[in-house]
Amino acid sequence: MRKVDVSNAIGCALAHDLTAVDSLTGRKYCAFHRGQIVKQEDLDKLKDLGRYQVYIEDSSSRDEVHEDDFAIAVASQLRHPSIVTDDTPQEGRVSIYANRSGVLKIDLQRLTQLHKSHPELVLPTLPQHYPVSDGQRIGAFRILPLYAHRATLDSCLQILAQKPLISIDPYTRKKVAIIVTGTEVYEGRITDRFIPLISKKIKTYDAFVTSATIVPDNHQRIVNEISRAMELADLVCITGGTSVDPDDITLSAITSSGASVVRQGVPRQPGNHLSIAYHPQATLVTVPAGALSVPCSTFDTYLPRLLADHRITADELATSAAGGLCQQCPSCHFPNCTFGAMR
Ligand SMILES: Nc1nc2c(c(=O)[nH]1)N[C@H]1C(S)=C(S)[C@@H](COP(=O)(O)OP(=O)(O)OC[C@H]3O[C@@H](n4cnc5c(N)ncnc54)[C@H](O)[C@@H]3O)O[C@H]1N2
Ligand code: MOO
Repeated sequence: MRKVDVSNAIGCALAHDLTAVDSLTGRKYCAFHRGQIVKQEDLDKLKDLGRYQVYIEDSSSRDEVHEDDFAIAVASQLRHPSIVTDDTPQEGRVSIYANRSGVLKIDLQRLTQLHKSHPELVLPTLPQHYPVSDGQRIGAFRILPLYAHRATLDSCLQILAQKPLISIDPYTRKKVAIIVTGTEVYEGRITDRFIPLISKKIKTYDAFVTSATIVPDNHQRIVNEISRAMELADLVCITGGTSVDPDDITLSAITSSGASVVRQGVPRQPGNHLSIAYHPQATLVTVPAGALSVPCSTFDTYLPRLLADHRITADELATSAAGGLCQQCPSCHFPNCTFGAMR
């Protein structure tokens, strides 16, 4: 690659795409393509774009890799059955798309390593554990300079080769049981609102309800119902009595059923009283009553991950407080918000 005055570029191949911005619409477009031979009549257009000098192709530097070739090499190394990438870069950038719906999984340590080792690389993605749909754009790759050293590409490919950097965990746990606890609901004093709410939320992730029952606040009845539900479902959602009132027995019933509670509650709001428990037969989650009065709560944060069979640990929950406060926007944008991004 060599820098020349535009007047000396006539008959030469441009070494890179030249981007222009339409002054009327503000839209970006590619005014000249890499490899395009510069003609006499292009000179004014190039100067209109503020290009008095351009890079032209030059075979002298064999240890340099063009941004397009770099991006193509990285895209092919990124490949995983759950993602697809652009075949052709646009201005040196390839986009990465989901090839299935599920939960985005990024090897954060290696993504950081990549950017620490090579500041000229740019690979932004959607947040870790974000629920994505088939075809959704989840990341993009480019290098900042027009050319990079071949050694940089080799090192980058080596980091990527170890194991998948970006993949999508599918929703494998599709059978959901709902247990509504509360004597006031069981006796019909109030109408249950949880079964329709949870049924609607799980549909988003192609899951379905295998059983939905209402039981009174009786420890043994709740334990029996949990045992029965675990035979029918992968995920058991339990509502009512999730808090700390004297008659809140849901968590002790979960423990009596043989499941291990990861942590009582989560340091996020709304939905502090969400607790996750694992049993060899099924995953259990309590859905606090606060979920009835807000569009989205901690239940919405963890639901996709539980359906994707993620093992959520106490350590992870303990570090989830920063970003865990919902801003209660007048119109809810979850998961496209600070509360939805931290999961
Ligand atoms: N001393 C404290 N009290 C409370 C705390 C706390 O930390 N300390 N946390 C509050 C928060 S936050 C929440 S959320 C609730 C948790 O409530 P529960 O999930 O235990 O729900 P209940 O106490 O059983 O019911 C509360 C309320 O919601 C109505 N409800 C319950 N289930 C249904 C249903 N299926 N359909 C319609 N309505 C339902 C119920 O009748 C009650 O009115 O605890 C706070 N308290
Ligand atoms: O657990 Mo409550 O749902 O924070 O609102």
